Amino acid sequence: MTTRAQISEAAQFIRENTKVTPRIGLILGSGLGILADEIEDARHIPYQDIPHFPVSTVEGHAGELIIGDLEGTPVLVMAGRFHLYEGHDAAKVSFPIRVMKELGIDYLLVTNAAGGINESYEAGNLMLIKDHINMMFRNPLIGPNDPDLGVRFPDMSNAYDVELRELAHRVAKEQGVQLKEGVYAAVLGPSYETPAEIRMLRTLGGDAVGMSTVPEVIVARHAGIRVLGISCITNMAAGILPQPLSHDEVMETANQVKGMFIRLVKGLVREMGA
Ligand SMILES: O=P(O)(O)O[C@@H]1C[C@H](O)[C@@H](CO)O1
Ligand SMILES: Nc1nc2[nH]cnc2c(=O)[nH]1
Repeated sequence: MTTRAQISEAAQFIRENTKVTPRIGLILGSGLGILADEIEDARHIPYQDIPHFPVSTVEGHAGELIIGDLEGTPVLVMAGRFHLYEGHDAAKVSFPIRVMKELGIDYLLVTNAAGGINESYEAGNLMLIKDHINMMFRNPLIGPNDPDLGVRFPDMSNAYDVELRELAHRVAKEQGVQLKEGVYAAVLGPSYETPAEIRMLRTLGGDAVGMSTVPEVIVARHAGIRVLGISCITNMAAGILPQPLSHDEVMETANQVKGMFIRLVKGLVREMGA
Protein backbone atom coordinates (compact mmCIF):
# COMPACT_ATOMS: atom_id res chain seq x y z
CA MET A 1 0.00 0.00 0.00
CA THR A 2 1.55 3.33 -1.09
CA THR A 3 1.18 6.14 1.43
CA ARG A 4 1.39 9.88 0.91
CA ALA A 5 4.29 9.93 3.39
CA GLN A 6 6.29 7.50 1.22
CA ILE A 7 5.52 9.55 -1.90
CA SER A 8 6.51 12.82 -0.20
CA GLU A 9 9.73 11.30 1.18
CA ALA A 10 10.83 10.07 -2.25
CA ALA A 11 9.84 13.33 -3.96
CA GLN A 12 11.66 15.42 -1.33
CA PHE A 13 14.83 13.35 -1.77
CA ILE A 14 14.71 13.95 -5.53
CA ARG A 15 14.05 17.69 -5.10
CA GLU A 16 17.11 17.92 -2.86
CA ASN A 17 19.17 16.35 -5.61
CA THR A 18 18.19 18.58 -8.53
CA LYS A 19 17.22 22.19 -9.22
CA VAL A 20 15.07 21.13 -12.20
CA THR A 21 11.26 20.93 -11.98
CA PRO A 22 10.39 18.27 -14.61
CA ARG A 23 7.30 18.65 -16.79
CA ILE A 24 7.40 15.34 -18.66
CA GLY A 25 8.11 11.90 -17.22
CA LEU A 26 9.66 9.28 -19.49
CA ILE A 27 9.92 5.54 -18.84
CA LEU A 28 12.47 3.75 -21.04
CA GLY A 29 11.71 0.10 -21.77
CA SER A 30 14.05 -2.83 -22.36
CA GLY A 31 16.99 -1.85 -24.51
CA LEU A 32 15.69 1.71 -24.91
CA GLY A 33 17.79 3.24 -22.14
CA ILE A 34 20.14 4.77 -24.73
CA LEU A 35 17.88 7.84 -24.84
CA ALA A 36 19.22 8.75 -21.39
CA ASP A 37 22.48 9.81 -23.07
CA GLU A 38 20.57 12.62 -24.79
CA ILE A 39 19.63 14.37 -21.55
CA GLU A 40 21.53 17.66 -21.02
CA ASP A 41 22.63 18.99 -17.63
CA ALA A 42 21.72 15.52 -16.42
CA ARG A 43 21.55 14.61 -12.74
CA HIS A 44 21.75 10.84 -12.20
CA ILE A 45 20.14 9.36 -9.10
CA PRO A 46 20.45 5.58 -8.63
CA TYR A 47 17.15 3.93 -7.70
CA GLN A 48 18.69 2.35 -4.61
CA ASP A 49 19.30 5.85 -3.17
CA ILE A 50 15.66 6.91 -3.50
CA PRO A 51 13.43 6.13 -0.49
CA HIS A 52 10.83 3.41 -1.20
CA PHE A 53 12.01 2.90 -4.83
CA PRO A 54 12.61 -0.70 -5.93
CA VAL A 55 15.81 -1.48 -7.84
CA SER A 56 16.01 -2.75 -11.43
CA THR A 57 17.07 -6.38 -11.83
CA VAL A 58 16.51 -6.89 -15.58
CA GLU A 59 19.30 -6.80 -18.18
CA GLY A 60 18.80 -3.72 -20.35
CA HIS A 61 17.45 -1.65 -17.48
CA ALA A 62 20.07 0.73 -16.00
CA GLY A 63 18.31 1.41 -12.69
CA GLU A 64 18.61 5.17 -12.30
CA LEU A 65 16.53 8.33 -12.45
CA ILE A 66 17.89 11.02 -14.75
CA ILE A 67 16.66 14.59 -14.46
CA GLY A 68 17.69 17.25 -16.91
CA ASP A 69 16.86 18.91 -20.19
CA LEU A 70 15.68 17.28 -23.41
CA GLU A 71 14.93 19.52 -26.39
CA GLY A 72 14.51 22.53 -24.12
CA THR A 73 12.09 20.77 -21.77
CA PRO A 74 12.81 19.70 -18.19
CA VAL A 75 12.28 15.92 -18.02
CA LEU A 76 12.52 13.12 -15.53
CA VAL A 77 13.64 9.86 -17.13
CA MET A 78 13.39 6.38 -15.66
CA ALA A 79 16.32 4.56 -17.18
CA GLY A 80 15.05 1.13 -16.24
CA ARG A 81 11.63 0.24 -14.95
CA PHE A 82 10.12 -2.33 -12.62
CA HIS A 83 8.06 -5.37 -13.55
CA LEU A 84 5.56 -7.56 -11.72
CA TYR A 85 7.61 -10.61 -12.74
CA GLU A 86 10.52 -9.31 -10.64
CA GLY A 87 8.34 -9.97 -7.60
CA HIS A 88 7.04 -6.45 -7.02
CA ASP A 89 3.30 -5.84 -6.56
CA ALA A 90 1.49 -3.49 -8.96
CA ALA A 91 1.52 -0.57 -6.50
CA LYS A 92 5.30 -0.89 -6.08
CA VAL A 93 5.90 -1.11 -9.82
CA SER A 94 3.91 2.10 -10.35
CA PHE A 95 5.20 3.98 -7.27
CA PRO A 96 7.49 6.17 -9.44
CA ILE A 97 4.40 7.57 -11.17
CA ARG A 98 3.04 8.78 -7.81
CA VAL A 99 6.39 10.51 -7.22
CA MET A 100 6.32 12.05 -10.71
CA LYS A 101 2.88 13.51 -9.96
CA GLU A 102 4.15 14.90 -6.63
CA LEU A 103 7.03 16.54 -8.52
CA GLY A 104 4.52 18.29 -10.81
CA ILE A 105 4.72 16.19 -13.95
CA ASP A 106 1.78 16.67 -16.35
CA TYR A 107 2.71 14.20 -19.09
CA LEU A 108 3.99 10.61 -19.08
CA LEU A 109 5.71 9.18 -22.17
CA VAL A 110 5.93 5.47 -21.51
CA THR A 111 7.92 3.15 -23.79
CA ASN A 112 8.39 -0.59 -23.85
CA ALA A 113 9.68 -3.50 -25.89
CA ALA A 114 6.86 -5.71 -27.11
CA GLY A 115 6.15 -8.71 -29.28
CA GLY A 116 4.21 -8.13 -32.49
CA ILE A 117 0.90 -10.01 -32.57
CA ASN A 118 -0.51 -8.19 -35.59
CA GLU A 119 0.96 -10.06 -38.55
CA SER A 120 1.29 -6.86 -40.59
CA TYR A 121 4.00 -5.81 -38.09
CA GLU A 122 7.67 -6.71 -38.24
CA ALA A 123 10.54 -6.51 -35.81
CA GLY A 124 11.84 -2.93 -35.69
CA ASN A 125 8.43 -1.26 -36.04
CA LEU A 126 7.35 1.42 -33.56
CA MET A 127 3.72 1.17 -32.40
CA LEU A 128 1.79 4.03 -30.85
CA ILE A 129 -0.36 2.54 -28.08
CA LYS A 130 -4.00 3.48 -28.65
CA ASP A 131 -5.36 1.30 -25.85
CA HIS A 132 -4.38 -1.61 -23.61
CA ILE A 133 -5.82 -4.94 -22.48
CA ASN A 134 -4.84 -5.78 -18.90
CA MET A 135 -4.23 -9.52 -18.85
CA MET A 136 -1.95 -9.24 -15.80
CA PHE A 137 -4.84 -9.87 -13.42
CA ARG A 138 -3.29 -7.24 -11.19
CA ASN A 139 -4.28 -3.66 -10.50
CA PRO A 140 -2.17 -1.01 -8.67
CA LEU A 141 -5.33 0.56 -7.21
CA ILE A 142 -6.36 -2.52 -5.22
CA GLY A 143 -6.90 -1.62 -1.55
CA PRO A 144 -8.18 1.50 0.19
CA ASN A 145 -8.41 4.56 -2.09
CA ASP A 146 -6.78 7.82 -0.92
CA PRO A 147 -9.05 10.52 -2.40
CA ASP A 148 -6.12 12.95 -2.40
CA LEU A 149 -4.41 10.66 -4.95
CA GLY A 150 -7.45 10.06 -7.17
CA VAL A 151 -11.00 8.73 -7.42
CA ARG A 152 -12.04 5.24 -6.39
CA PHE A 153 -13.13 4.23 -9.90
CA PRO A 154 -10.97 6.09 -12.47
CA ASP A 155 -12.16 6.35 -16.06
CA MET A 156 -9.90 4.58 -18.59
CA SER A 157 -11.75 5.50 -21.79
CA ASN A 158 -9.01 7.89 -22.98
CA ALA A 159 -6.05 6.34 -21.18
CA TYR A 160 -3.77 6.98 -24.17
CA ASP A 161 -4.54 10.63 -24.80
CA VAL A 162 -6.14 11.12 -28.22
CA GLU A 163 -4.62 14.62 -28.70
CA LEU A 164 -1.14 13.37 -27.83
CA ARG A 165 -1.62 10.49 -30.28
CA GLU A 166 -2.53 12.95 -33.02
CA LEU A 167 0.61 14.89 -32.14
CA ALA A 168 2.67 11.70 -32.34
CA HIS A 169 1.34 10.89 -35.82
CA ARG A 170 2.14 14.44 -36.94
CA VAL A 171 5.71 14.28 -35.62
CA ALA A 172 6.27 10.80 -37.08
CA LYS A 173 4.99 11.98 -40.48
CA GLU A 174 7.29 15.01 -40.42
CA GLN A 175 10.20 12.71 -39.62
CA GLY A 176 9.24 10.15 -42.23
CA VAL A 177 8.99 7.53 -39.48
CA GLN A 178 6.47 4.70 -39.99
CA LEU A 179 4.37 4.65 -36.81
CA LYS A 180 1.89 1.82 -36.35
CA GLU A 181 -1.01 2.28 -33.91
CA GLY A 182 -2.42 -0.61 -31.93
CA VAL A 183 -3.58 -2.25 -28.74
CA TYR A 184 -0.99 -3.35 -26.16
CA ALA A 185 -1.86 -6.56 -24.31
CA ALA A 186 -0.03 -6.89 -20.98
CA VAL A 187 0.72 -10.23 -19.35
CA LEU A 188 2.58 -11.07 -16.15
CA GLY A 189 5.60 -12.85 -17.67
CA PRO A 190 8.50 -13.58 -17.27
CA SER A 191 7.95 -16.49 -19.65
CA TYR A 192 7.09 -15.41 -23.17
CA GLU A 193 3.69 -16.54 -24.50
CA THR A 194 2.81 -19.85 -26.09
CA PRO A 195 1.55 -19.74 -29.69
CA ALA A 196 -1.92 -20.61 -28.35
CA GLU A 197 -1.82 -17.62 -25.98
CA ILE A 198 -0.80 -15.34 -28.86
CA ARG A 199 -3.75 -16.64 -30.92
CA MET A 200 -5.99 -15.88 -27.92
CA LEU A 201 -4.60 -12.35 -27.49
CA ARG A 202 -5.05 -11.70 -31.24
CA THR A 203 -8.67 -12.85 -30.97
CA LEU A 204 -9.14 -10.48 -28.04
CA GLY A 205 -7.86 -7.57 -30.16
CA GLY A 206 -4.23 -7.31 -29.13
CA ASP A 207 -1.71 -5.98 -31.67
CA ALA A 208 1.34 -6.28 -29.40
CA VAL A 209 2.17 -8.06 -26.15
CA GLY A 210 4.39 -7.04 -23.25
CA MET A 211 5.02 -7.39 -19.53
CA SER A 212 4.88 -3.81 -18.26
CA THR A 213 3.33 -0.38 -18.85
CA VAL A 214 -0.26 -1.12 -17.74
CA PRO A 215 0.27 -0.63 -13.95
CA GLU A 216 2.09 2.65 -14.63
CA VAL A 217 -0.64 3.90 -16.98
CA ILE A 218 -3.49 3.02 -14.58
CA VAL A 219 -1.79 5.03 -11.81
CA ALA A 220 -1.00 7.89 -14.21
CA ARG A 221 -4.68 8.14 -15.18
CA HIS A 222 -5.72 7.87 -11.51
CA ALA A 223 -3.41 10.83 -10.84
CA GLY A 224 -4.68 12.86 -13.83
CA ILE A 225 -1.44 12.60 -15.83
CA ARG A 226 -1.86 12.58 -19.64
CA VAL A 227 -0.23 9.51 -21.22
CA LEU A 228 1.47 8.76 -24.51
CA GLY A 229 2.78 5.22 -25.04
CA ILE A 230 5.16 3.80 -27.65
CA SER A 231 6.03 0.12 -28.08
CA CYS A 232 9.17 -0.93 -29.88
CA ILE A 233 8.18 -4.16 -31.64
CA THR A 234 11.39 -6.05 -30.96
CA ASN A 235 10.25 -9.46 -32.20
CA MET A 236 7.26 -11.21 -33.66
CA ALA A 237 5.24 -12.90 -30.89
CA ALA A 238 5.46 -16.63 -30.28
CA GLY A 239 4.31 -18.96 -33.04
CA ILE A 240 4.43 -16.41 -35.87
CA LEU A 241 8.00 -17.06 -37.02
CA PRO A 242 9.73 -20.46 -36.79
CA GLN A 243 12.27 -19.25 -34.26
CA PRO A 244 12.51 -19.08 -30.46
CA LEU A 245 12.12 -15.80 -28.59
CA SER A 246 14.91 -14.32 -26.45
CA HIS A 247 15.69 -11.22 -24.44
CA ASP A 248 18.92 -10.95 -26.42
CA GLU A 249 16.85 -10.51 -29.58
CA VAL A 250 14.70 -7.92 -27.81
CA MET A 251 17.74 -5.88 -26.86
CA GLU A 252 19.43 -6.37 -30.26
CA THR A 253 16.38 -5.08 -32.15
CA ALA A 254 15.96 -2.13 -29.75
CA ASN A 255 19.61 -1.30 -30.42
CA GLN A 256 19.06 -1.44 -34.18
CA VAL A 257 16.16 1.05 -34.10
CA LYS A 258 17.55 3.35 -31.40
CA GLY A 259 18.23 6.20 -33.84
CA MET A 260 14.65 6.31 -35.09
CA PHE A 261 13.33 5.87 -31.53
CA ILE A 262 15.45 8.68 -30.10
CA ARG A 263 14.56 11.05 -32.97
CA LEU A 264 10.83 10.39 -32.48
CA VAL A 265 10.91 10.79 -28.70
CA LYS A 266 12.94 14.00 -28.95
CA GLY A 267 10.46 15.36 -31.49
CA LEU A 268 7.55 14.47 -29.21
CA VAL A 269 9.16 16.03 -26.12
CA ARG A 270 9.89 19.19 -28.11
CA GLU A 271 6.23 19.49 -29.11
CA MET A 272 4.77 18.43 -25.73
CA GLY A 273 7.05 20.82 -23.89
CA ALA A 274 6.36 23.76 -26.20
O1 LIG B 1 10.29 -3.20 -19.74
P1 LIG B 1 9.77 -3.69 -21.05
O2 LIG B 1 8.29 -3.96 -21.05
O3 LIG B 1 10.18 -2.81 -22.18
O4 LIG B 1 10.50 -5.10 -21.33
C1 LIG B 1 9.97 -6.12 -22.15
C2 LIG B 1 9.12 -7.00 -21.31
C3 LIG B 1 10.16 -7.81 -20.58
O5 LIG B 1 10.61 -7.11 -19.46
C4 LIG B 1 11.29 -7.93 -21.59
C5 LIG B 1 11.25 -9.29 -22.23
O6 LIG B 1 12.26 -9.41 -23.20
O7 LIG B 1 11.03 -6.93 -22.57
N1 LIG C 1 5.27 -10.67 -23.17
C1 LIG C 1 6.17 -10.31 -24.09
N2 LIG C 1 6.99 -9.29 -23.82
C2 LIG C 1 7.89 -8.95 -24.78
N3 LIG C 1 8.84 -7.97 -24.78
C3 LIG C 1 9.49 -8.04 -25.95
N4 LIG C 1 9.00 -9.03 -26.72
C4 LIG C 1 8.00 -9.63 -25.99
C5 LIG C 1 7.11 -10.72 -26.24
O1 LIG C 1 7.13 -11.37 -27.30
N5 LIG C 1 6.21 -11.02 -25.25
